[in-house]
Amino acid sequence: MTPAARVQAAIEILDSIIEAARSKGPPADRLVAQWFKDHRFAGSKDKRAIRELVYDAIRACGPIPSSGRAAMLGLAEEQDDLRELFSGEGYGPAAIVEDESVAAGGIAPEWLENRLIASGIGEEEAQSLLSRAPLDVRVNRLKLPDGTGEFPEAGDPLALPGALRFPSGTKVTEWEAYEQGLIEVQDLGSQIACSAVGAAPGDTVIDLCAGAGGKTIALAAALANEGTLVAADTDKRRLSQLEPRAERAGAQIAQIVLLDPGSEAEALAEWEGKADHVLIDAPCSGTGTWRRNPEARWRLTPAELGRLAALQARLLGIAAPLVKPGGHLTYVTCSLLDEEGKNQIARFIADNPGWISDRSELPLGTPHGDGLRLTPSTDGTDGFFIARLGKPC
Ligand SMILES: C[S@@+](CC[C@H](N)C(=O)[O-])C[C@H]1O[C@@H](n2cnc3c(N)ncnc32)[C@H](O)[C@@H]1O
Repeated sequence: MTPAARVQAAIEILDSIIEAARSKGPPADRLVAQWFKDHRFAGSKDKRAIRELVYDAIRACGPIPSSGRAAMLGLAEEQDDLRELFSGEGYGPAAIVEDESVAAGGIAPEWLENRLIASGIGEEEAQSLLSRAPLDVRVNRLKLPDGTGEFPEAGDPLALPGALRFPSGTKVTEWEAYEQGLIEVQDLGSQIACSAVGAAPGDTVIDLCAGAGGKTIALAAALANEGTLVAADTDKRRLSQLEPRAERAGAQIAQIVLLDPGSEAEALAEWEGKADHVLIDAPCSGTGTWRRNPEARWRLTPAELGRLAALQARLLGIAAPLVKPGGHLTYVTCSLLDEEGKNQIARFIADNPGWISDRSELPLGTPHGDGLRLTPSTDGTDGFFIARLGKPC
């Protein structure tokens, strides 16, 4: 494909991404993959270039653009050589006409930018949310107890023992070490969230929002497969991915519990007052993961944010009775919005006398309210809010 034809392809894909963002359709990565499937003539270099154009254009537009072409013209404002490809020749995009619609730049839609500012996220931190994420790996101590191993590439050691960083795009999932469960792909921020729980062998731990088990299997490693580990979630499809993943990682102790939305407490009644640790890896807006899903900025609405905040508060209410006196509740969101982090925990502490903030010693993060915040610019991780709360004895 010619460079101009690649631009036109990216514009078509962006059109479908914009439409999907408006109608709650499939995520961008699935739409990109679908386009490649439907256009087999695109070679591997074409695919790489088209994917890059698509994601660069998404990052360049704060609010949702009116069209893929407007998004690409927005990107072209930053890249002169891209403008020159709008020549109308061959399979390339039509020539630019006067007063054509060009998508606005910025970090996010205005309402969302304002919420970030209100949450104390400065310009540099906000910009870093749109940078490219590296690829982090956790060495699985269930299989490599000293946290080290020989891998096809060395990787850079990170602040947490057993955490390694590779350039984005490194195909670690094709390595034998991955097949054998010696390593897991997990952002350093997510690894730090698991470490914040402070689980030790023999403990009873409930992972209340286990999903596909990214944190569950890290917790199994922290427990050295000794103790009780409950992996609960309301999403059957996600939980179904946990079992094979746990098996590959040798995480033998995870007990999977499918919850019914609205009657979660009943399904977990046998653990009431018994857990040393409960982890709530709460469903959230994902503002801290825009490095990976930049089009998520276009999908979030104030109403959806309100729904998530209400669910998070409800999950705190479900989790608290499960914790034994003197035990801990760790609340995590991959969001930097205070309504999903700092404010939730301030309200919980105000409503539950005796509970205190009891932070673990962590290698990264900045205190924020009763918790800790991780950001791409300060910590080199996805954005997270992490709070660890101690229940009165
Ligand atoms: C951030 S994701 C969890 C990711 C997972 N812990 C991991 O590390 O891979 C949030 C999860 O909360 C689950 N969830 C939503 N509502 C829930 C509820 N009422 N009770 C338990 N889990 C819920 C979602 O299905 C989703 O899997």
